[in-house]
Amino acid sequence: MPAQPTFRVALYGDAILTNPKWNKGSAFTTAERKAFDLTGRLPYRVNTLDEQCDRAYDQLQSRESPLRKNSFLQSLKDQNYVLYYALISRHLEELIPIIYTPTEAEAISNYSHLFRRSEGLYLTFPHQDSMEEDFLEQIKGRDIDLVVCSDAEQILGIGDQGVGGIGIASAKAVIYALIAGVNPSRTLSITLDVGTDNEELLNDRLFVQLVRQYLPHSLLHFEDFGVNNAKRLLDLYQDKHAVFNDDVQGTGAVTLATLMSAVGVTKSKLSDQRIVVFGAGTAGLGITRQVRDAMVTLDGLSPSEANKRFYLLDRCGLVKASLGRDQIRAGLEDFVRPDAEWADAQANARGEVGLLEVVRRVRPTVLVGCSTVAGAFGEDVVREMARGTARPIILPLSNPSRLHECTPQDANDWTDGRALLATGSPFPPCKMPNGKDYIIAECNNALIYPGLGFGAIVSSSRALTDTMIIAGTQRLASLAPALKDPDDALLPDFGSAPAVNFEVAVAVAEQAIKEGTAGVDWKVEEVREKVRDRQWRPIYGEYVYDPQGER
Ligand SMILES: NC(=O)C1=CN([C@@H]2O[C@H](COP(=O)(O)OP(=O)(O)OC[C@H]3O[C@@H](n4cnc5c(N)ncnc54)[C@H](O)[C@@H]3O)[C@@H](O)[C@H]2O)C=CC1
Ligand SMILES: CC(=O)C(=O)O
Ligand SMILES: [Mg+2]
Repeated sequence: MPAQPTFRVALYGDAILTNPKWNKGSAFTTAERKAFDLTGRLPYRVNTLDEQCDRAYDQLQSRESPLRKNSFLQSLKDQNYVLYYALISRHLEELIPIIYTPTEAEAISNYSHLFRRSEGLYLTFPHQDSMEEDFLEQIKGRDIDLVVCSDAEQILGIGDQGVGGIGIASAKAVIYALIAGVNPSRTLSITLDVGTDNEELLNDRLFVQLVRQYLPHSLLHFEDFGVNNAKRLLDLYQDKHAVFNDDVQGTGAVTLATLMSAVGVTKSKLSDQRIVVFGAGTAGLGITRQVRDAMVTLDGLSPSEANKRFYLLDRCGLVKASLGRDQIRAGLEDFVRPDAEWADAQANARGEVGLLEVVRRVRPTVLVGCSTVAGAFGEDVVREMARGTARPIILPLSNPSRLHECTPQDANDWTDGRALLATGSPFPPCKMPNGKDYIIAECNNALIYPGLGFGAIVSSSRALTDTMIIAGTQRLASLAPALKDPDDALLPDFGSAPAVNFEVAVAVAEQAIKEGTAGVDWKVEEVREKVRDRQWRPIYGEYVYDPQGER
């Protein structure tokens, strides 16, 4: 049982009851009620946090649709942080799909209808002159460890959602607190709506300068930026600040861990795989590069040999040399297939080499979907793949659930139960031909980014390097249930995400210390305890009234 912290708090009366960071509702103790002018403002009986969680859970269950549950939880967050996080922590597997994918996508698309109360920081183009002032106002008097920022250009698979982008920044921040123990009051969520083209470039840079100047030790997490901005910002700042692009690096890491687990089951090597990636955008490129780099660093392939293991498809079909320059976006160059290889390929009606033809000729062992094209892995594609390999590894990763390239049950049926599967959003287990259940791993970056980020934060690392990410990824892969039982899931479930991400954070911090990016001088054997000590937990502290205290 972690010790109860003591806080000196300057707010009292309605001001403390309406402040979600400090409010305890009916759990204020009798002594606190006297000290904070609350005796007449609350029902007499003092509740424990457990009692409050039980009551809130009952109230939640009376909301039938996932979206209504999402709204209820959002209101709870607006009222009482500790209760909100404590409740979700007690029902992680059930409630993560409510506050994150798939339900959060629906909440974001309905942002203006559901809007009740603002949260985080809105940096908007019409107010670009006051950007610095608005930023400083939000961080005044606060220690910030983590900035989660979205420009909302490509939210999950649902496209540009404008101001609703605050929803994904906040949801990602919540997951950091729930799964890794990042203190939510030391986190800032931002939505950037900064105009178009050149203005966008200029304002993005201005924004990053503000973070670097005023929060030099924070981790800056980019979420759901469009493909060009995602890469540009990462390339620009990777050596200058601890920046992290979740869709590129987080997705790359969790997919690499999934593949490490899957090749453990098939008793092959990563570098033996032929990998088809359908949807060569932010996530597709992030995955491809991460897995390619692992083939080089872990399996000893040369980079050019490793590049040849990949076949990328986008809107224009297979990415091959004869496509126009405008169709081969920056970053794909390493993976362009030579035309000669496809000279006698069957083009589809649009004159492109399509997925079925690629699968027929390449006989891939791995098929990854990050295209947002629901149903793109049809029966013909999956059966064709299953003809060419004994254990097809199929990862339909597009979110939310309705955009998946195929359902796990279909993939399972069409491969007679031979497929190794993981999906981007949660899915129920498949029924195998032998009647047993096959648990579908959720290959979502939320299974790893909290630990990666927290590892960088606790070690005060000035960067989140590729080697730190690899260390975290290997730790996650080592915890895969399929390593013990090949019929089990390829990744741990979200119920064990906090324990898993603790391990990831430890691995990342250890690596930061080893490679000299850390700002702490801990011995390696101290890291676990230090990480544990820094974890925030949703428990009530004891409050002492102090007019000079915190607000
Ligand atoms: N499971 C996970 O952890 C993650 C899943 N995703 C999901 O992956 C999907 C893509 O996300 P991003 O990469 O951020 O978006 P993006 O827009 O950068 O990439 C999507 C790509 O798919 C391509 N595409 C669209 N229609 C296509 C078609 N008919 N055939 C082939 N390619 C086509 C687009 O041209 C684009 O390059 C989303 O649904 C997102 O939710 C993204 C990040 C993490
Ligand atoms: C999971 C995630 O980051 C996405 O779907 O964009
Ligand atoms: Mg994302």
